[in-house]
Amino acid sequence: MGDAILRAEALRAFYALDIYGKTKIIKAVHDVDLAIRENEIYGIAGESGCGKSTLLKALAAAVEPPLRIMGGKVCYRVNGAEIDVAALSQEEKRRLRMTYIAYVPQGSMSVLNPVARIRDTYRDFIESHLDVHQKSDAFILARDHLIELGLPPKILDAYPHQLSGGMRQRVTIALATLLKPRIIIGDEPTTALDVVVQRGVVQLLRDVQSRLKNTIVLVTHDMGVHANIADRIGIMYAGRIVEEAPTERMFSVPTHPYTQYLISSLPRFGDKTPRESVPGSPPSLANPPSGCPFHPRCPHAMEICKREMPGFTPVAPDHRVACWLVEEGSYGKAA
Ligand SMILES: Nc1ncnc2c1ncn2[C@@H]1O[C@H](COP(=O)(O)OP(=O)(O)OP(=O)(O)O)[C@@H](O)[C@H]1O
Repeated sequence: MGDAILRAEALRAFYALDIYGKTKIIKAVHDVDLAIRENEIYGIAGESGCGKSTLLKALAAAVEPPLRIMGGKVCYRVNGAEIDVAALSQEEKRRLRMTYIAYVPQGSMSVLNPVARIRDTYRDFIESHLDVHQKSDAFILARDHLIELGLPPKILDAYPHQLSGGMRQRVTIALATLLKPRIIIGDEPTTALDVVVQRGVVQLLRDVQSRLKNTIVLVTHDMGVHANIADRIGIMYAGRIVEEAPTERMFSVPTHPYTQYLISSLPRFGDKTPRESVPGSPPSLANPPSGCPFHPRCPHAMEICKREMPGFTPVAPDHRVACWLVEEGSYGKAA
């Protein structure tokens, strides 16, 4: 594990919507501090609508209206120097995309043109990013990359509809990693795939990471996928990271009451007792609760939780939690 290659500092990314002349602000990412390291797989987890995809867009410098960066910054470490993404021109961002940072958004399988063979999609991609205009050169590059990732090169001759959902997703990941980016940002790459197929996609991501020795930031609401792949996990609630820890520790000592619900709601082999899910419903990010946004659903909420957002408290090496129970020394009593 090395230095931070991707950093967010007090990052705020809000949607500004114009509804009948009135501006509605959705606080999708709120005061997020992250330091993602070289050569790690960092998982971001949390329930639907908590801001995971928005955080990825901000980290990938793929912010478009109505989304706006309202505060803080995102920095990349490129060739040993840290650069502030906000200082980059559109052209500089375009150049970094795919060669330095690859963003695989949700539903990215749709990048595969349904009426073109996979080889043509690969060729278009290669031609628009590299100085390779010989059809055969592009083909060799694509074929070698697929072989390197253990995928059958004959899929280059297929149309997307001839491939299974899992293979389409793998082809998409292979395409995004063709130029060997230092950072891959993936949004729910295993969602909508059945469990067996998911395993293949997770394995491919692992292989990519160990071959390229790069960094993967992965969003999925599936804690099982995080358990299988992530080195560290950040738990997101209502636009904020509320807990961060190495994966094993997150599963063995979940400390934020929200994380405890997330972990205890997972099925356990041989245990048929009903699993406890998070009570209540997620807050509206247009009008988030005061103080700690989890307080209305938290069985341990205290007065201070309603008034003030807690800062992060380190509870072990690499493990930090934003919860008043921990801050006030009641750590462990929430379990
Ligand atoms: N283009 C958009 N315009 C307006 N609001 C949006 C837009 N995209 C997302 N939002 C809102 O921002 C908040 C965070 O959404 P986001 O998609 O980042 O969450 P998520 O955790 O990725 O959810 P999911 O797992 O369902 O994809 C939600 O309240 C959502 O309704």
